[in-house]
Amino acid sequence: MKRVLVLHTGGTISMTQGDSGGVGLSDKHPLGDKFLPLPKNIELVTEEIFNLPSPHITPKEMLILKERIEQAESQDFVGVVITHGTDTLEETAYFLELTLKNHLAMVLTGAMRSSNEIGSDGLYNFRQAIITASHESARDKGVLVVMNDEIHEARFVTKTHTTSVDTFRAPTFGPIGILSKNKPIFLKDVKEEEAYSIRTVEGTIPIVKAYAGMDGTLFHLLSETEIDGVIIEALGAGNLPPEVLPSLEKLLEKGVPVALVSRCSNGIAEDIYSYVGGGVELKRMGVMFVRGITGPKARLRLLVGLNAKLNKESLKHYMTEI
Ligand SMILES: NC(=O)C[C@H](N)C(=O)O
Repeated sequence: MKRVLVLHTGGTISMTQGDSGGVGLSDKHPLGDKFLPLPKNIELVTEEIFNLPSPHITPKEMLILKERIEQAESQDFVGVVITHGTDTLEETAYFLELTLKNHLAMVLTGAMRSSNEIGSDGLYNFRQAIITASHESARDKGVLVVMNDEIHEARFVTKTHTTSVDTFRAPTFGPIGILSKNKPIFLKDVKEEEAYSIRTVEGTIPIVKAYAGMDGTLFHLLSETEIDGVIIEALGAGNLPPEVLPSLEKLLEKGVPVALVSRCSNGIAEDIYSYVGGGVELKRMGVMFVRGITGPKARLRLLVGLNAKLNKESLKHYMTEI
């Protein structure tokens, strides 16, 4: 028997549409009553660890999930399926990727249409996630996201559409696999993450998005506030308007770790441009260039690095060598 642990956390996959059209959480999990066609050798053990819309999920819930999955390794499970709201699914997936060291197959899934909407994708995604988590080829691949018959690694997957069922993509690198009707087919290897098994998630790390005509106001406000780090979603390959520089400098002088990603949804941030505010100058000032992940994921990475108590050099290495 292959035992798979199912952890329901809420989100649209746990929701139903009411008579007035609004979609909301239900007390009883709507997938519980549905017929789920699965191979006979799979046994599910189900826990409703939370029942939250995913905008209510914080790193504290992510930490609780991580601790539950750590226990699962000694409980004779081959894999874990986590159902989750799609708004922050990629963040929970990445947090688990950064903090778990184990050999289980770990799969997150969700739905874009609630359980009683026409063409609901919840039951189907749930089944495909279970098929993946029970398959030996999914072990040692880190945390995976299975939606719409695609398999993505936690690092690069992101929600790209507000409502479409084809929303989870990895714009620069693509999916690492697909699902046939009955099994996962992996097409690429996954780079192993350095996992830090942190026990706390303390720290205030805001994300600041750059825009044409931006001035130093936001960085000035941040330099007057108690914060533990900042993530900048910079322009293009990794540049900022020149007016930002004096207040950014002040923040860096205070010793606040500042990391930068691109606000573009495709490509990686690099120090290419040598004009004022260009990447070359930002890197020289001490801004850490984070490659290929989104701002919210860079934020979680910095949070994990800080809670792992990495020193300045190790933190820089951790943030820039992805
Ligand atoms: N499709 C979804 O799950 C979206 C929902 N707002 C959530 O993240 O909880």
